[in-house]
Amino acid sequence: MRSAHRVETVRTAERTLMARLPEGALMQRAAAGLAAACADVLPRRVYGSRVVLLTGSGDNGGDTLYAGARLARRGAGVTAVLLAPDRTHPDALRALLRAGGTTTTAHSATTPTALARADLVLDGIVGIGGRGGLRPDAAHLADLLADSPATVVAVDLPSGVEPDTGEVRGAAVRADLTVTFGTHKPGLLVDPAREYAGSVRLIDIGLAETLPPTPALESLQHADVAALLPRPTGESDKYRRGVVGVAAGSTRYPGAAVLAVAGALRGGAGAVRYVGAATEAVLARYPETLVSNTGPKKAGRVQAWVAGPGAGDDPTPVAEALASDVPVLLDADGLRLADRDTVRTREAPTLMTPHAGEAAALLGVSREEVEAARLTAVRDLARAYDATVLLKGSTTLIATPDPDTPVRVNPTGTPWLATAGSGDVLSGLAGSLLAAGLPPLDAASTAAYLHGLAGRYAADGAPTGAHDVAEAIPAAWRDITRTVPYHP
Ligand SMILES: NC(=O)C1=CN([C@@H]2O[C@H](COP(=O)(O)OP(=O)(O)OC[C@H]3O[C@@H](n4cnc5c(N)ncnc54)[C@H](OP(=O)(O)O)[C@@H]3O)[C@@H](O)[C@H]2O)[C@@H](O)CC1
Ligand SMILES: Nc1ncnc2c1ncn2[C@@H]1O[C@H](COP(=O)(O)OP(=O)(O)O)[C@@H](O)[C@H]1O
Ligand SMILES: [K+]
Repeated sequence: MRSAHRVETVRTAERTLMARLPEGALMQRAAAGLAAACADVLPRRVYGSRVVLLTGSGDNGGDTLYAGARLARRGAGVTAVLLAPDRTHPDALRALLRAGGTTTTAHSATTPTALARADLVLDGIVGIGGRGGLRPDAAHLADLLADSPATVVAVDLPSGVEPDTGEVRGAAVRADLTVTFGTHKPGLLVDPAREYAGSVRLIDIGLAETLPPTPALESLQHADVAALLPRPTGESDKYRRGVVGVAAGSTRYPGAAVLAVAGALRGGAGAVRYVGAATEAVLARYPETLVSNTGPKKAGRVQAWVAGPGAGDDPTPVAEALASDVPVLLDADGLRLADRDTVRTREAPTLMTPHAGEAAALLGVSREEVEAARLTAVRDLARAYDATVLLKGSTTLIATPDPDTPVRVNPTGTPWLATAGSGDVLSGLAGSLLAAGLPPLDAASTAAYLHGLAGRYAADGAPTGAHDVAEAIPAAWRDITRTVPYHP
């Protein structure tokens, strides 16, 4: 499990840890890890390389200067561009100068050339102390840096991104690598900031000792998903494995039903029951589907419903699914047609899977607002509907209405998934995992993980269709569970 903590939490943990350590020890740990990461990404050896340090007046600048001093001692030519020369971390600056480094300022005539000729630039303008968009001097440096061919390493965070939310409100540094200390910050995992961070390396500075066990965000890894995926035992039969009902598709959109069933068949439920207007299309492709001409109410027992993909304007099937006492996944038209109070007052759980446009419509804001502040949007929606919400898109997030439960971030997504119908596959898959007995948060996050991996396998660097994604789910599943012993 990868986890991220908010700034306030990091500050508290940092204070407690600092009190146990000699002065300056934490910064030295951070700087040592940072310098080692820089040596790794330098295109050639450290000796003789040209390194520029963008240095703000806080401790983020301090880390950067100490790391620069370490690189200078190994023979790099190091220049620090000081944003506030009279307020720069004094000890760290002395260390750099003693190691042979030099300094200049943001508006010096030599700064653009230094950036253009650098092999490596460290962004130490601001870290977790940054608030709001970058100020003009700092934004000027970020602009100059955008034109430099140098490898850019962001220190703790790319300067200009909001650490706690992943919002980017103006100029920000775009890094190839972010070296972060102690724990991930939410912004490093959530778009749009995640895009600015490049790859992320976590340096252990001992902070785990004093951080609280529950993070703000968590990201499942292979082993976590493997432990959650349902697997049949000797006692299993098709009913015990769970039956998932799919109320989807219409005469206009029969394909949505086929794709939702395609996902559902590969999600661990023992049977898929389909109700809707696309019976023929579903049976033609998947003869194993149980079909019924009635609505969800009379369709027979299921352990979870998926309602809405391509379903059209008839509110009845959605209302009937919501009236049941089993978990319901609402997607696409189902999100639009569901009555909010009904969702809020249901006894059984509801899982909603909107993309940014659908989330915006439900929240009464613009799509751009949702995309700029995905974390806020997913939390707001979960609270408003008292439901678990999976917000799809460039970073897929899953939130429950409980503010103390970490929001899950899916790490496997790929933009190749942005293809018509792939959301239908996801809703079938997640519904199937609900029917197999996973709680909504786990069903949603394991489904997103499998779906992202399947998207990667299906695309493999070339465009792919949603049905290919569905067909790649078993390979993704096998890859995840391969390392976990299993003898059915
Ligand atoms: N936590 C840990 O365990 C450890 C933390 N460590 C390190 O400490 C860092 C935090 O240091 P920090 O608290 O000094 O804040 P920091 O990020 O340098 O920012 C403050 C500076 O930014 C400026 N500034 C603010 N907003 C701005 C803007 N929009 N645009 C431009 N400037 C802006 C602000 O200016 P001022 O308001 O003072 O004029 C001030 O100069 C952390 O990220 C990590 O690197 C490690 O050493 C070891 C362990
Ligand atoms: N830029 C992106 N990066 C990663 N995944 C994406 C991106 N854009 C879309 N996706 C994923 O593709 C799927 C599209 O679902 P959706 O928007 O419901 O499409 P449809 O309604 O056509 O099925 C979702 O799983 C979403 O997370
Ligand atoms: K930084």
